[in-house]
Amino acid sequence: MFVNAGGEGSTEANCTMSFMADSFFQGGDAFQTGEHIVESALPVKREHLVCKNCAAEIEVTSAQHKVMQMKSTAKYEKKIQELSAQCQRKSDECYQAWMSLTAANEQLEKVRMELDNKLFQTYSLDQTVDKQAENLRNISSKYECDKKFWAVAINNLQEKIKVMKEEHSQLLREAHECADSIPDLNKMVFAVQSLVSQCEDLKVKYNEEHAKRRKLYNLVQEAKGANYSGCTSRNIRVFCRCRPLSKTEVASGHATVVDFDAAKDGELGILTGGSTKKNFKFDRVYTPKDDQVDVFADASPLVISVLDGYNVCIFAYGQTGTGKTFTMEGIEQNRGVNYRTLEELFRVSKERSETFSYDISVSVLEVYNEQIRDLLGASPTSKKQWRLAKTDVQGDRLKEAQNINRSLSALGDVISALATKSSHIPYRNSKLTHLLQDSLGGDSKTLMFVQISPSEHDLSETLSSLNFATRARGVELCPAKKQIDTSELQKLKMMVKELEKKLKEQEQSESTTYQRVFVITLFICFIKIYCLFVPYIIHG
Ligand SMILES: Nc1ncnc2c1ncn2[C@@H]1O[C@H](COP(=O)(O)OP(=O)(O)OP(=O)(O)O)[C@@H](O)[C@H]1O
Repeated sequence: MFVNAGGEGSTEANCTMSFMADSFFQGGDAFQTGEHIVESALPVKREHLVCKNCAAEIEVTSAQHKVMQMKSTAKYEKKIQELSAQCQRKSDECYQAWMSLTAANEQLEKVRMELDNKLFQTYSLDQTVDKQAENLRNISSKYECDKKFWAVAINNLQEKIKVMKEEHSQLLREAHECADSIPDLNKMVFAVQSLVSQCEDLKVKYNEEHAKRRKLYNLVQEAKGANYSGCTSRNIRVFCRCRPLSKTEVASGHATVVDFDAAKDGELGILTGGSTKKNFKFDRVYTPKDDQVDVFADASPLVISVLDGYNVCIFAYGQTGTGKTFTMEGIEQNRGVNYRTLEELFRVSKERSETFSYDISVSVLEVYNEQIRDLLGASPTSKKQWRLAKTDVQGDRLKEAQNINRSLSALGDVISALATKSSHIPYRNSKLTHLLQDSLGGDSKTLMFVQISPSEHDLSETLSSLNFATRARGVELCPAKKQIDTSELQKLKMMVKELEKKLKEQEQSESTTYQRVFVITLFICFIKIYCLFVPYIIHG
């Protein structure tokens, strides 16, 4: 259906056309005119518009159409401008809102941080408050305790004051009574004075008696030492000590060849095969059950001899592994002769300190490869060098063995010469015998420990050691002599003279004490001799 837009004589009353520019659109767009909604029928060549409601075709002129288009364009441009302005405003508002939001956020963050700080402070304060509350509780409980304690103390003091007051009044009463009995008191004073003088007399007598006893005791001790070896014609004492079978030897089933039946009498039997037994006699024979205390009990009189001024030498001799070190040094829990000797020396010298003054010095020497080494005097560096030197020669065992043999051979020669009372004793043939000259020679006391193994596997070495020891035991020397320092003796004589002079000068003096000073320089030398059996020592 065609409608003449805006024209007269429209065919449909309800599709009246009025040109309302607002309602028209160019090609393709829908627009409304009165009751008609028209669509352009583009491509429109004949300028027709279509109503959308009734689909009526409305014909417009191109001028009208242009005007309509321009109006429409202007209207939309205006609207676009308005919308753009509106959009700009909204953007500005948005920006403003965003800015204030950011500021608000910053503010919020600050507030949060402050809040955190406050919370932390509150927490710290809570803790401090808790601690202080705890302290306060402690203080108050301590205070309560103290309060109770002091209350009790005050009560006690009050009780004491009460008792003391009673005692005071009692004493006052007694004082009055005493004042009444002064004559009796005087008598008592005289009696007491006479008792005191009696007591003084007794004290003097007691001191004299005590001094006598001490002197006698010293004489007994001295006699003990002298009996031990000094007054006999034989100076080398020999103690034989046998070690126990080691665990390895027991495990390997080694039999023991030593018979200790007569050990108490100083006798020892060695089973040399079958029923044959060779007997040896020594000054002491120790079984493997005898301990360090037993051994030292027998050796200790020698220590007293040292303090009495004798030269003394104790040495251990035996096959390797037979207990020389064990006897002389011992182990930490069970000390040997060396340590016990020093202990005894200091004990006895302390015991005699009122009578004698001793000056004790100790030397420990080692003889190795014909060189003498002072083990106490050596500096750590030189000790180290010495050890290194010893390990250096480890490859040269032959030299070591030769030197040991030389020492033993020389010792054997010296003992032989002493035994045959030869006019020349070859002490200077080795460092060992040279060193022991004073100890083996004439006026000294010598103790030799011969150490043996009980094992059948060591039989030949055991026999060699025992033969050597028997030979040493047979050596006769002249009686031991005291070594008194003559310069000290002179000093003592001078002191006695001076004292005598003073005594004469002080005629009224009733008693004088003087101290005897007896200085002995003690030389102890413990030497360990390794036994590398040299036939001509034993049999030569
Ligand atoms: N009487 C004893 N009782 C218990 N154990 C002993 C006894 N004698 C020696 N022994 C033990 O036998 C081992 C060897 O002893 P020791 O080292 O004293 O021998 P040694 O003769 O000094 O040896 P070496 O000549 O090789 O130095 C050690 O383990 C020691 O503890």
